[in-house]
Amino acid sequence: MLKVSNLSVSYGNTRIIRNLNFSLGEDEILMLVGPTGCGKTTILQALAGLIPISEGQICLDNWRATPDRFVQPEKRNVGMVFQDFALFPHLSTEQNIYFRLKNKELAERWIQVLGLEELRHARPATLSGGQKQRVALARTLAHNPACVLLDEPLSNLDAALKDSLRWEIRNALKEAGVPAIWVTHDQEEALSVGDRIGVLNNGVLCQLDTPENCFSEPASRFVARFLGEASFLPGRLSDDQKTVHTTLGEAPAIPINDASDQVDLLIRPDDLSLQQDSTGHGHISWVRYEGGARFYAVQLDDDTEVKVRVSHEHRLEPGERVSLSIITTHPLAAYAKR
Ligand SMILES: Nc1ncnc2c1ncn2[C@@H]1O[C@H](COP(=O)(O)OP(=O)(O)OP(=O)(O)O)[C@@H](O)[C@H]1O
Repeated sequence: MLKVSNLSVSYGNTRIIRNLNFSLGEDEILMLVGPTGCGKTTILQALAGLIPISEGQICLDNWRATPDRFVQPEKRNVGMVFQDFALFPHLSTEQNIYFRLKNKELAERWIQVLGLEELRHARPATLSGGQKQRVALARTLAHNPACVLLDEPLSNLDAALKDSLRWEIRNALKEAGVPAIWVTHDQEEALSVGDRIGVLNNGVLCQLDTPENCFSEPASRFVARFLGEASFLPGRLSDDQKTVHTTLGEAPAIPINDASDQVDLLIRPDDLSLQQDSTGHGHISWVRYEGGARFYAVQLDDDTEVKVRVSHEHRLEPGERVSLSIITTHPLAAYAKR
């Protein structure tokens, strides 16, 4: 099991990671997300032993690293997968996977599982991006790592390939039965592939929870905005704290961090329905056509802006007046009004 306690990491006098705590189950996949520069790669590097830590400790199976007790990267049994694949260009698929490997049996298993048999003698230059990343993953897993760290493994691939490869990688990690930390900039990838999501901001873990909880009960407005489109609708929380009354109707609510009385309700674009209505709640500010859907920004008469996603068949123009209603039946997060 991987256990990180009170971990802090600094570059010179600048603290990059502050007081990080988490542990990962046997085959758990943690998706690490956060704005650029918030410290995601720094965490991976600290876990892999590529940079020293300034406080706290990291424990994995049979080693424990602290600021005073550095454990060399080669003693950690941590596998890394990078966005640029990091394959040796002069070696074939098989030679890349066999590199520095004592037991070739495990390599053969991953060559089969990841569908690399026919590419065994190909050089990286002749492989597609997706194939290269499968080779890199096979090479990592062939070493039987105790933990795998993936730093944006799909960011150099096109959208169609990303979608299938993310599932291949997830399945391979589950089959290997290792804990993994996967850094991504893709919200959809984080929500669909992870067992849990860690949302990092400025070196601090703001929320560590299941994808569902991070999305529907974000610990803060920052997390709400980071994991998808978020509008905040003013309302009043009932005395029993279970319902919020708004200009668009009432909705079941979950108060976040002791919110009470005057609140802002988190509205996702699919929580609302929209209809043309000359006496409605506001007007359309802009619209984006998305193929299967249309995405509208609606300016309410109290100046609040809410975003709504509806079927592409629902065609309205900027300036048209509309009414909105809350159609969700699940509770919506309510934050204390600022
Ligand atoms: N070797 C270094 N020396 C000094 N500062 C560094 C070094 N490497 C990274 N940093 C700083 O540490 C902070 C965190 O960087 P890091 O690469 O971990 O962020 P990240 O969340 O992975 O960003 P991105 O999403 O853009 O990849 C940044 O402010 C960066 O400038």
